[in-house]
Formats: sequence, structure tokens, C-alpha cells
Amino acid sequence: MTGGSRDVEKNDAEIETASNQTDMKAEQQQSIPPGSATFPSQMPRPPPSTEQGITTESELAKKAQITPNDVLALPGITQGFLCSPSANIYNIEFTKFQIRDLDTEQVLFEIAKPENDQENDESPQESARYVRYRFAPNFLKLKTVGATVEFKVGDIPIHHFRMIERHFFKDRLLKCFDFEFGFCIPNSRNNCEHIYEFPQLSQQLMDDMINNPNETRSDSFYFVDNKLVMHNKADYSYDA
Ligand SMILES: CCCCCCCCCCCCCC(=O)O
Repeated sequence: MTGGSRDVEKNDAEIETASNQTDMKAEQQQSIPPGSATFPSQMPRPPPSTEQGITTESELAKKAQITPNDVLALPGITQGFLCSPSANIYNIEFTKFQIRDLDTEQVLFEIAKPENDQENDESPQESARYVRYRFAPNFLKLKTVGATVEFKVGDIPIHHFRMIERHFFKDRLLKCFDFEFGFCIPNSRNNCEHIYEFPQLSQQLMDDMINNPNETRSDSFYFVDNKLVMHNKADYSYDA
């Protein structure tokens, strides 16, 4: 597998300056407790949306193929899924995920699918597409996080495997990440680390995010050859 990564879409959250850089640095060097994740069976309550947002998402849902430009133009977090699990004709399956702080090398979260998980192989749960993370408040002060993902693919070669992941707090875009996984050999198991450069958040915004659990959300859109093949969602609380 070959690939690279890049961040896109600067936004107002990124250019806000933190109120006290010195305090941030001291706090950041404290150890961060590991995060946790659950897989809720119910979809998150949708955020308030503009009429334009609803129209755009429902129009997209009717399209035969959804492209990177389509999702980049969405005005907010999605309310539903923009493709069904059956769109994953490449049998891409995530088997391990780890997040580490690149400044301290500390592992902040990890999860692995048990080997021989036959029950989930036969009837993949809808809830596997939606994960709820819980992290400590000082997670928000990290600068650079490495997310290592291991995944298997089926017997079709995969060209231009790409993920676009958009993070929102309520209706505000915090940051959009755009990562390229590259080419995957048929029936291979692949491993790669993507680098998340965190946006600098004001203390006020961090407090809002901490005080409003699960109102920080992300859409992860996966494309092969510029066609949407998977859509996963996550929400986050920062009060662990
Ligand atoms: C606070 C805004 C920047 C957030 C960066 C978050 C880094 C952690 C990435 C975890 C993404 C997991 C997505 C998923 O499980 O579908």
C-alpha cells in the first residue's frame, strides 16, 4: 500500500489563538488518561440544520455515485448515512485502530476486532458504523496525533483509497482531514498511520465542547476511485 496525508480547509477555529499558551504547554505535558469508545445502537440526535443543509444531504443521498467534492460541499454534519453497507464492494474491513500523542508517544486509545469474530462477519451491525468516543479534557490541547489503522481488503485491487473526515462542534466546522491510503493489493492486510494536526481551539470553545458531550461529531467518508464506498460516524465527549 502506498499513501500520504494532508489537511484541508482552514477555518475560524483554527485561527483563534489560545488565551494562555504557557499554561497549555504545562497542562499538555501531564499524562492523558486513555480514551474509551462505545458503539451506541441509536443514531445521535441530529444537530439543528438549515433548510439548505437538509436539501443538500437528501439530494446527495439520491445520487448514484457520491464524490469527494460532493461531501466537501456539505454545509454541516450529516444526519443519515450517505451510502449503505453494501456499497463496500471491496470488502474493506477495519481490524485495528490506535491513537497516540506524537509529542509524548503515549497511546490514547486502541481497539482491535477479535480474530475469528464470526458473528460480526456474518451479520455486521449497523452500530459498527457509529462510534462514541470519550476522552479527557486535555485531549483537546494536543497538537499532533497519529491514528494507526489496520484493515483487510477483498479480492478486488483498490486504487485511490481515500478518506475525507470532517469534524464539527454543533454546526461549526473544526477541521477537515483528507488522507490518501493509496493502492491496496487484493486480499492484503494493510497498516498505515495518518497524522492529525489539531486545530488550535480557544479556551471558550474547548469549554463548550467539554460541557456539551457528544455534540462534537465527525463524518468519515471513504472513497475508491472517487466513489463513496463507506461512511462512518463518530461523536466525542471530553469529560472523562
Ligand atoms: C478537535 C478537532 C480535531 C479532532 C481530531 C480527532 C483525532 C482523533 C481521530 C479519531 C477519528 C476516529 C473516527 C472514527 O472512528 O470513525
